[in-house]
Amino acid sequence: MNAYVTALPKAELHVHLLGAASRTTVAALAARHPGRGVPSDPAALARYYEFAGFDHFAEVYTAVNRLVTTPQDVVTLVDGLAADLSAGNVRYAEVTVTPLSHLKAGIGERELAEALDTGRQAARGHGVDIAWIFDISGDDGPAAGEATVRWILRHGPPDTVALGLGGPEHGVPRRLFQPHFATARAAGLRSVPHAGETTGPAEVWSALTDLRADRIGHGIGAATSPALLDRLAGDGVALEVCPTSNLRTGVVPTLSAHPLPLLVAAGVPVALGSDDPGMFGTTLVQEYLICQQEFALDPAELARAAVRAAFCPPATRRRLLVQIDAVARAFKPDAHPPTAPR
Ligand SMILES: O=c1[nH]cnc2c1ncn2[C@@H]1O[C@H](CO)[C@@H](O)[C@H]1O
Repeated sequence: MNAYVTALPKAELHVHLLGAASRTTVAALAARHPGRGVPSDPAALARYYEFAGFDHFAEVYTAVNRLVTTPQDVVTLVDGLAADLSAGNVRYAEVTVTPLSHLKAGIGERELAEALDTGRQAARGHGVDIAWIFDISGDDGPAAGEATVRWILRHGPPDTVALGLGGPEHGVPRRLFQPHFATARAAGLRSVPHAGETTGPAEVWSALTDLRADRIGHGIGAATSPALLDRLAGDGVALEVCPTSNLRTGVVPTLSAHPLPLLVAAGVPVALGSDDPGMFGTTLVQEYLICQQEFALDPAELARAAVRAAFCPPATRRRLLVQIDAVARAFKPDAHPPTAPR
């Protein structure tokens, strides 16, 4: 099954550039900035990445972000992510970057855009097409929304596809960012806020109605509302679901309690994502394997669903779907023995 899942050409639609940094990369950055609280030893880093909950995760994320201080660091992150994606045969990725966090850490506005574009070209060398989602860190408030959109409009590299909204949801209602998403949409960008990761249906509704979401980051809080599930399924709004992330930040108690099978059964389009693979110790391949083992979800169907939800050019979508079909046929998964009952 591992060989089959790896061989499937995949689209990754929910991955944060910083959270994807490998432990080796983060350990090297930490060694360059001693005294910032991030361990420079990979084993200690693994312990540092044990999260007590979402807020603790956000604190660690911010501390690691402060280590990224030069344009070259940004290029290193993109190149490293592309190498990791390529190893799992991810051929198209929409990568989330939080521009204001990098500007705060001392990188210039134009330098950031140039570094991302340099990294994107290096990714082509790994056979990975990257598109960008720039997100607002919600806890920085509406001023951050305005500054993020301003940076995108002035400096956003080509292949910017969407505006995102990340960070904590409690105390940060999605509707606060209505004007910023409206401006981004008017400029031709899609809307992909996080909502319903740590909260329930209300924020997912708000993402749909106030922010006109085209897809939703996580969105698992929708699972308790049949009316909302109907709406998502009816309008074809995909949820970017990241099971290991949800487990590691404690928003689900166990994988078997994850609402993913319920979402799929309700007809909601789902794109599997790895979220912060370096921090959560996962990969997109691993997420596919978990879904196959825990929920008996067909890997080829999952791969197709992510490609359908991607903001890629139609030719890329067609090519990936044809390649997925070819791999699914070659591996004849039906010939595999059925998964043992648990
Ligand atoms: O799973 C996640 N949920 C919400 N935010 C996240 C996640 N992973 C990374 N970030 C990042 O955390 C930053 C500050 O809190 C945000 O900018 C967001 O990009």
